[in-house]
Amino acid sequence: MTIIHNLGFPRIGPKRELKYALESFWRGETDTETLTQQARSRFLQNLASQANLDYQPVGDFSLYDHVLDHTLMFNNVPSRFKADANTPLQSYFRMARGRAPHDSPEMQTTAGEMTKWFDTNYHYIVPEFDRDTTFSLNDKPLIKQIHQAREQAFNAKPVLIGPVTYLWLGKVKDDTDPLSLLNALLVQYQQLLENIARCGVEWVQIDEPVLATDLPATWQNAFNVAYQTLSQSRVKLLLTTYFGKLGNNVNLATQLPVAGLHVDAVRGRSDVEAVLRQLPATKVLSLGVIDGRNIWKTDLSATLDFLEPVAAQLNHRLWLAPSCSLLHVPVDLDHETAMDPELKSWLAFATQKLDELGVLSQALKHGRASVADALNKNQCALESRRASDRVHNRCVQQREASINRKDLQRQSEFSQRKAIQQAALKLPLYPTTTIGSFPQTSTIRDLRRQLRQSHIDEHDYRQAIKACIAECIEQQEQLGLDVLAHGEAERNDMVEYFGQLLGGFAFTESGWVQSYGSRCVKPPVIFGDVHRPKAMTVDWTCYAQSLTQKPLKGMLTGPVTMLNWSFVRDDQPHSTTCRQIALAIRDEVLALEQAGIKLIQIDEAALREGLPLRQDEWQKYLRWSVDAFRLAANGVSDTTQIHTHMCYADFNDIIHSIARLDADVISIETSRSEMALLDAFTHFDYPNDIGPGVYDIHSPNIPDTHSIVNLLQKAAEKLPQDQLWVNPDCGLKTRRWEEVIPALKNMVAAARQLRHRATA
Ligand SMILES: Nc1nc2c(c(=O)[nH]1)N[C@@H](CNc1ccc(C(=O)N[C@@H](CCC(=O)N[C@@H](CCC(=O)N[C@@H](CCC(=O)O)C(=O)O)C(=O)O)C(=O)O)cc1)CN2
Ligand code: MET
Ligand SMILES: [Zn+2]
Repeated sequence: MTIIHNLGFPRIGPKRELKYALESFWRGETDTETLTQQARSRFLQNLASQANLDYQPVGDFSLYDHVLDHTLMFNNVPSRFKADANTPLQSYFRMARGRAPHDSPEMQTTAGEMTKWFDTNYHYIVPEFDRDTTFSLNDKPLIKQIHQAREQAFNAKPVLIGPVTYLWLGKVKDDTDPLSLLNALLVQYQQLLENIARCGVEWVQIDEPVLATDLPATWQNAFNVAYQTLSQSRVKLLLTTYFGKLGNNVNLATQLPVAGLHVDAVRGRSDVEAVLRQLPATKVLSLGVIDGRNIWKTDLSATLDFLEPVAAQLNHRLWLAPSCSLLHVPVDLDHETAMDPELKSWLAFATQKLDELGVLSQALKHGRASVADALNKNQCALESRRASDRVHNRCVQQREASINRKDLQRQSEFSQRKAIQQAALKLPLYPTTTIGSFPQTSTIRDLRRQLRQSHIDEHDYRQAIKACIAECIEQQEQLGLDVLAHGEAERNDMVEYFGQLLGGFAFTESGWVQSYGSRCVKPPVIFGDVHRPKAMTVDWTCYAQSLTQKPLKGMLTGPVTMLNWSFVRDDQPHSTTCRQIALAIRDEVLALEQAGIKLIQIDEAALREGLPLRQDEWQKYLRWSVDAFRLAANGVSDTTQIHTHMCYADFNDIIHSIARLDADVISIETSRSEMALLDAFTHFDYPNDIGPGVYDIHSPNIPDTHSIVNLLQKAAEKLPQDQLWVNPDCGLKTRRWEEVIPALKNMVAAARQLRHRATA
């Protein structure tokens, strides 16, 4: 008997129900009661979608972020959030977003830092530790969910982030060693497990994805300490790892005193043999054989070829699951009514992946013949994908094969380019600019909805968007920004927009995946060789430039980001796909230059997060990804200024590669971390220009001039001022104009103060 289970389900809902519930609450339109009720209903429906499993995960659902939930569960609330009389929900949203509904404008707090969850496009709120950190237990919300699930006859398997991973993910605010907090934290986990046991629960999934990373010896040892302690608990622990192979942690992971181990058998397939060899005969092994990070159908027959001998060896000790939480894929393919049926037949979203698990377990229990139909259909779909001529494009393949080193090289080195560009652009010291997008107003989204529903035609749509662009230019002129952007009004998303215009990409109608909080993206699907049938941004950009004397940046998404934020084909190396995208972007860059655009920004927001979790794979990745950027960017002449932008990146590890991008200007996120991220650039003597973000755009708070001046002064202590640009952390699309105008006003005023001081 093979148990099937799931590690986590997309929480936002197939129609983003949770998003709408949250945003109404934040706007003050609904009360706590309503939000709580809406959340419960979503939670129970998510469980119902997993009814075919032997165990359903509980604790993966969250109003904002499951890491933040743990921070509250252990009462690890930073002191700046403790000042006011709070309801729990108010502190929760203050920690997440810097403010809660009905907070007065003076009640601004710096939200918790947000960063990427391993190598995914999901963001978590970073736990904070310092020498005053203490923990206590506040597990009522989780216990309540367990009861709710069990009352509805679900077989609840609570999901916890393990203590070692929780400490690893946090940020220490002073010189405290996070591992010095382990014992105190373990006391709370012990009590938590006891409280869970009292609910009648048998298994607890305890996630320790850091086991898929390079762990220093002290942290490996922390695992021994932690699980010796937790093994005294009455519940069975399923130690769960994902996002990669265990590698040198196989021994550690198999020997810890727990009842079961889950491994990622997609990315970590090569480990499974060693795991099988080393796993004590008492333990359950859960194999994550369905890819939780991509949307292709599983090859069920090949998976059974792999599983049948394992099942013979392990019998009832074999469990099956997706490789990781399904948080990272859309909910249900059945909502795709407009998608080409052939392409659709190749795909599986969360719901379909759980069905695949059902087929596998059935085949292991009762033989392949018992699911012959399903296996047959699966083989036909895979065969149609392999043979499809929409996947392969000879021209693209030939062009990709003939790329040479010179294509990656700018004409002159940076110092020469800088002089040439400065002579042409005549920008002041501390030039001000933005990262590109301006508020995506309901007017803009309404226009796209009307176009989609054929209430307006393409021509009317374009006219209306042009009016938005004109307004955006007018605003920037009034604010006195030095380098303008067209504002990206015509884009639903920086990746999806290009995905819709490029060949080899498909897009979905409702394939939403949570990015952070209530914000979602619809990652496009790269299924075939990538090409660019026609110019994608030239008309919009030239129109915007025609409205102003100020220089305007063309705005493109880079090849690595297009790749990392899409669902990618698994039938050729990522590097090949990335080069194909780079060639398409290169053509767009050259078309913009040809059309007279003097500055072109190529965003590579996802370059850092795509870094493999294992250091021995970094160099290879960095080589092809940086080369792809260079291929996209470096066909231009010296006079064209190439900008790039990255958010949430720790640059220390990869500063050499950032330099190798050789972008004339890079803008980065730094405001929540108080410019600490600049240290990498200082230590390395990074030569090119840098715009450290001075306005945290993920918070509705408006930074005042004084605080921006402070940040800029800090930056100027770390870097020569003639290298510095002044800009927000990231694009402004999620903000409202009422927030953006005063914030940018303050930003421009701050830049002017520094300029004034520099010349005084
Ligand atoms: N792909 C990607 N990854 C990224 C980022 C990014 O920008 N893109 N940025 C970082 C994360 N930041 C993010 C910031 C904002 C949003 C965001 O605003 N998402 C929007 C959706 C954007 C979108 O597709 N908008 C559509 C509208 C989709 C929509 O809501 N349609 C409604 C109707 C329109 C309406 O009235 O709102 C519907 O279909 O029901 C459009 O503009 O056309 C949202 O959650 O609401 C997402 C991620 C890192 N990862
Ligand atoms: N140009 C993009 C914007 O301003 C870059 C965003 S990076 C997530 O929205
Ligand atoms: Zn950004």
